[in-house]
Amino acid sequence: MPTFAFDSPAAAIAASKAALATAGMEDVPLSDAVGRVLAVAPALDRDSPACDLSAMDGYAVQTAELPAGGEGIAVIGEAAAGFPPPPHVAGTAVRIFTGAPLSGGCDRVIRQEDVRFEEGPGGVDRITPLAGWDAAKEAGANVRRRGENGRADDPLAEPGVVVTAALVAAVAACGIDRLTVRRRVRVAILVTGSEVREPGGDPAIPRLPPWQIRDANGPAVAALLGRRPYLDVSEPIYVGDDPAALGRAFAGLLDCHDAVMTTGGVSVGDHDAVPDAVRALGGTTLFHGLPIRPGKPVFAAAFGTSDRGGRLALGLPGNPVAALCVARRIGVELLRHVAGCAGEEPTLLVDMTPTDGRPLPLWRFWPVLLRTEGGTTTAEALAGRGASDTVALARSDGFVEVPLHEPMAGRYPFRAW
Ligand SMILES: Nc1nc2c(c(=O)[nH]1)N[C@H]1C(S)=C(S)[C@@H](COP(=O)(O)OP(=O)(O)OC[C@H]3O[C@@H](n4cnc5c(N)ncnc54)[C@H](O)[C@@H]3O)O[C@H]1N2
Ligand code: MOO
Repeated sequence: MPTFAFDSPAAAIAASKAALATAGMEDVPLSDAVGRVLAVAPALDRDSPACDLSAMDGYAVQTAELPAGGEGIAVIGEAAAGFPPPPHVAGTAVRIFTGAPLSGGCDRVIRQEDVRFEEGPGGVDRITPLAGWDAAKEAGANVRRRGENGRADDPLAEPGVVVTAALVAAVAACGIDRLTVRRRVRVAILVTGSEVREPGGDPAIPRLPPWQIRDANGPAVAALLGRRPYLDVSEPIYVGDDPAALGRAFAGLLDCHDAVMTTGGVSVGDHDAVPDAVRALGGTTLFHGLPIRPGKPVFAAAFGTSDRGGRLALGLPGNPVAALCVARRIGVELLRHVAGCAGEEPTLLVDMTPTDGRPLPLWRFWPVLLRTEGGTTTAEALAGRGASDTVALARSDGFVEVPLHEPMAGRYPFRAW
């Protein structure tokens, strides 16, 4: 039974974060901010709303002045959205529209469908609340009170959140057109393996010999990371299995990236040169091997320290299912940390259908297909031939994480690709 430096993916992630530096800050226009990590909390520029506003089309009144016996109320003046309100005359109503400011002294709005309206004699219109209209309702009905959403200088979000369209709505409403976010984390992908051909193919090799394969990992990892706007992912680089070429390429990438992800070359074979190459360049091993399947040979190291530019080397295993699962489970979480994110990417708990897998002393990443029927979502466990089966992988939406020794069916966290 091999021993591992950490007994779970979560423990390995938590310990490794401490070695990594957080990206610096930059200001970006609001239009470029979605998906980036907030570095400085934007705040309300004034009370929200800035004055009492009507939430309905109707008539603004003062509760204490309402006639007791259901008599009519004279309508004096009109309040429209975007304009200052007319002065309130005691005992009368003001015609008002949704979003318009309440006249001083008015404290509630009667909806127009709750009154009978009469064009008044002498040009003064009157409204009479309809039977059933609840005159006893507390003051404030149908009014958005000044500051009820928040007060001037209240923060709108905490640093470390990923900017969403919802946050854009709130900051745009404050007249903010730029946000201070974390600089995008620069990630390089280095693909090893002399059997691996880069996409597009070499025109000098018209047909791929059967002992060579096309690269699945570089494009897959780039696609996985590339859809996260807080990351800036470079095109994969190919180095074969030559340790000297690997070392040179790695050193070049490390110079201009916050993280280098390699694929292949991390297990115990004679050509598995990644850990030695990384250590020779000064990387400090964080872990080599974790109790996970697929992905057991995963390797991680740090260059520098958290307060001195600590950069990440993550050696993903060569088998494509392993590479993608480890990139998602461990790579994304470590890169989120470098990007300044406050926590893990949210996961959902889903019910996974039974598999033919036995409980093992390993954490299992099991590719699944989500199905929603009758309002219930189930994760269908995909039967595959293991860590190299890209055909089964192709049908999956993501994977569930089954803790070690647990049965291979049940409710587990799901992570999308
Ligand atoms: N004696 C042992 N052998 C292996 C062990 C072990 O513990 N003892 N672990 C196995 C496990 S688990 C995995 S996963 C693999 C990982 O090994 P490497 O990271 O060193 O990967 P490679 O040997 O380079 O490749 C493994 C496999 O994946 C194919 N591959 C590699 N790169 C790509 C790519 N870019 N696109 C598509 N496929 C790729 C490669 O051809 C191999 O078939 O090691 C086991 N061995
Ligand atoms: O655990 Mo290795 O990751 O597939 O086959």
